[in-house]
Amino acid sequence: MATVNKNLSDYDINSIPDASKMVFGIVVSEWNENITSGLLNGAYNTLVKHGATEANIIVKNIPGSFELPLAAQSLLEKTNVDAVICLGSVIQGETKHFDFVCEATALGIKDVGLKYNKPVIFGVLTDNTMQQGLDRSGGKHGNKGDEAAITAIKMVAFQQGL
Ligand SMILES: Nc1c(NC[C@H](O)[C@H](O)[C@H](O)CO)[nH]c(=O)[nH]c1=O
Ligand SMILES: CC(=O)[C@@H](O)COP(=O)(O)O
Repeated sequence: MATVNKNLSDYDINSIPDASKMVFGIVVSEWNENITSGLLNGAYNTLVKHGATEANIIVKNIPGSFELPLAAQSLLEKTNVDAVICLGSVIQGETKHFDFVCEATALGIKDVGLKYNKPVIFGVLTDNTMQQGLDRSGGKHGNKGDEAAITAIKMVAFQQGL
């Protein structure tokens, strides 16, 4: 379903597991910081809303979305996080660079999650315009950061329940 038909911040608040004993990493791209800062606010505040403590949320700023998979892998190697939320904003420019950055970032995030058997969440916006990114990072279509945080909580609870 397209984002225009489903607000990214809409969810059943009563269906979300308690996150008070979960440990999260958040890696945030510095590209398009006006958008990624909104994603971070959404993700951080949603984790806290569902019980996560500030001591259990590790936030690291990363140069670009292409570096997010390595940043997530580094947190999984060096810390005790239960999940990593990857936040970025990739906006189409004049060339095919957008395609390469988006594909590498998406596949890299997927691969790290499978390699470490931990939830590594794809909270990366891949937009045609800056306005589309603004609309999806706390604007009229909600916040992809909220969605990423909810996904992280649900996946940690899923694994801990096995
Ligand atoms: N154009 C965008 C980039 N480009 C930078 C790459 O992510 C990477 O940092 C660089 O190629 C060096 O490895 N990154 C974004 O996150 N968003 C963009 O719109
Ligand atoms: C996603 C990108 O790397 C892109 O913003 C770079 O812009 P351009 O394709 O005009 O070089």
